[in-house]
Amino acid sequence: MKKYGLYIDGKWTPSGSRETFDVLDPATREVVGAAAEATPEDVKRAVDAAHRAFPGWASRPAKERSAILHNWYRLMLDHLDELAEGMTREQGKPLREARGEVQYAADFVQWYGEEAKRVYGETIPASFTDKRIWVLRQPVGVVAAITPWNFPAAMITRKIAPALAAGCTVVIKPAEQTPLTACRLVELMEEAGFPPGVVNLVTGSRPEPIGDALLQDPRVRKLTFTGSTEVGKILMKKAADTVKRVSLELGGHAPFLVFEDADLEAAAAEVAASKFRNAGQTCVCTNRIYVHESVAEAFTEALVRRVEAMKVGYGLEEGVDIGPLIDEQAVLKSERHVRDAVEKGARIAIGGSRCRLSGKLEKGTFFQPTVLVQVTDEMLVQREETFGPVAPVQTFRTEEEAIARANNTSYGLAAYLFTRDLSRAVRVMERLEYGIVGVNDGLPSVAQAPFGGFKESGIGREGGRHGMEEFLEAKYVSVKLV
Ligand SMILES: NC(=O)c1ccc[n+]([C@@H]2O[C@H](COP(=O)([O-])OP(=O)(O)OC[C@H]3O[C@@H](n4cnc5c(N)ncnc54)[C@H](O)[C@@H]3O)[C@@H](O)[C@H]2O)c1
Ligand SMILES: O=C[C@H](O)CS(=O)(=O)O
Repeated sequence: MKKYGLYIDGKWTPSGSRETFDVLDPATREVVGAAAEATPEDVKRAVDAAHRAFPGWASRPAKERSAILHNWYRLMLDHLDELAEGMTREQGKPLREARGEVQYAADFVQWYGEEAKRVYGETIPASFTDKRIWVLRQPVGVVAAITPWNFPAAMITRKIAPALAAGCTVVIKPAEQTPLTACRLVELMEEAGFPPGVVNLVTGSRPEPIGDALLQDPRVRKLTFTGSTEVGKILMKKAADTVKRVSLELGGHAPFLVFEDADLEAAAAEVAASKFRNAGQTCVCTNRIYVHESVAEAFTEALVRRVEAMKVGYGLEEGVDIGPLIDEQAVLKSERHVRDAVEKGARIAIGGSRCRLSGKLEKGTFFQPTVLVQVTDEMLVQREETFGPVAPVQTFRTEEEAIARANNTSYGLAAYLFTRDLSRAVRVMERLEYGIVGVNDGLPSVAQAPFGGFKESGIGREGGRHGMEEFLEAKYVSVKLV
């Protein structure tokens, strides 16, 4: 069982309080490791280190920053199996998904290792012959990165790879449920050659005092947060006190529209992939399924067949499709959504209850993959992010109705539509109020594309060219020839 300290100024150190907290396997509730309980004073030490290291890292040749990022990329791939197993033990996702996440996380490091060398400035024609206009692109400074538990590796690299590539220094605060993956990633960063103070890691089971210490420090010039919309709003308000730049990747409530001309088997496959990835615990999971009334029965049968074939169990076991939810609160939320729906008239086509497994898994927080039919908009599952393996199916009659109902939410992260009619695909994807739209594709997320939401799903983009912009300032230089 691994016990980690904090990583500050290039050294692993215990917290000032010497306190630690245990990390539990959600499938067995066994202790799989421990991490340090950072104090506000520890956070200040981390910001001190990042602030001290910033000038040197920012002025380091981009080619050198790129090479160190590439070292980290290679080390992540060399340790892919170990990172994936550790992730399954602390987060619960099936090993196959964990391996996929480590690769996805490494893809961001590779992409931004390349982008580090492409931070271009510009010259602009001046209005006077004795003047010149230059625009420099400079790193924003010390970055605080606060990340969620559902993708313990990718949500870290998707933030700090572009930050480091741009020349920023970082202080990472991972989720209390999954600090061990973050610690292991930082060990590999140390091995990759990141200088002391460039990367700092503070962990804790009580996030608010750590967050407050980061947000109140004027030397932290950027907050990049991934998590719930509720917490994102809190942090955005606190960041305003020192006018920090913010990137917010928040909650989602994705609609999936299945039109009458869709390939129903293919649509069912993409809905299942989108809905049940990480046991429904992703921000871009399908949360609402709207099927044209003429094909609803056939589609639902195809979806139920796929769910019937899913195996619930321990993520390290071969062939498991659905691992545990992160904790008891998550199971209670799925139970609440199913109970509310049934009380308001929905029917359970398959699943609907928590799974009680035996042996070492008897304490695990498992929930059956579930399909609900006869769903209506009044149900909680149609308005709240379930973050669990519950798939509610509704019908629609017209394209207009489908678009209006899909957009009827304060969220705007991901949306999906299935049709073989190109004109319809263009009409609908242009009118969906979402930052990410999958057309016949339930799994759009890749490192080279901009990921982010409209409305209360967030601010800013992560991934691709856009992801670098979040960590760069444009400096306008006016030169008068004298
Ligand atoms: N848009 C995206 O890219 C994306 C990706 C993953 C998860 N999410 C969203 O995140 C949520 C699930 O993740 P979660 O449960 O970890 O979210 P959460 O908001 O509870 O926690 C996210 C992070 O914020 C920290 N935190 C919580 N309260 C804080 C406070 N008061 N001050 C400082 N830090 C605080 C947590 O410790 C954690 O590190 C879902 O809503 C999901 O949609 C969004
Ligand atoms: O849950 C949030 C992640 O951003 C999902 S994805 O792996 O990027 O699609």
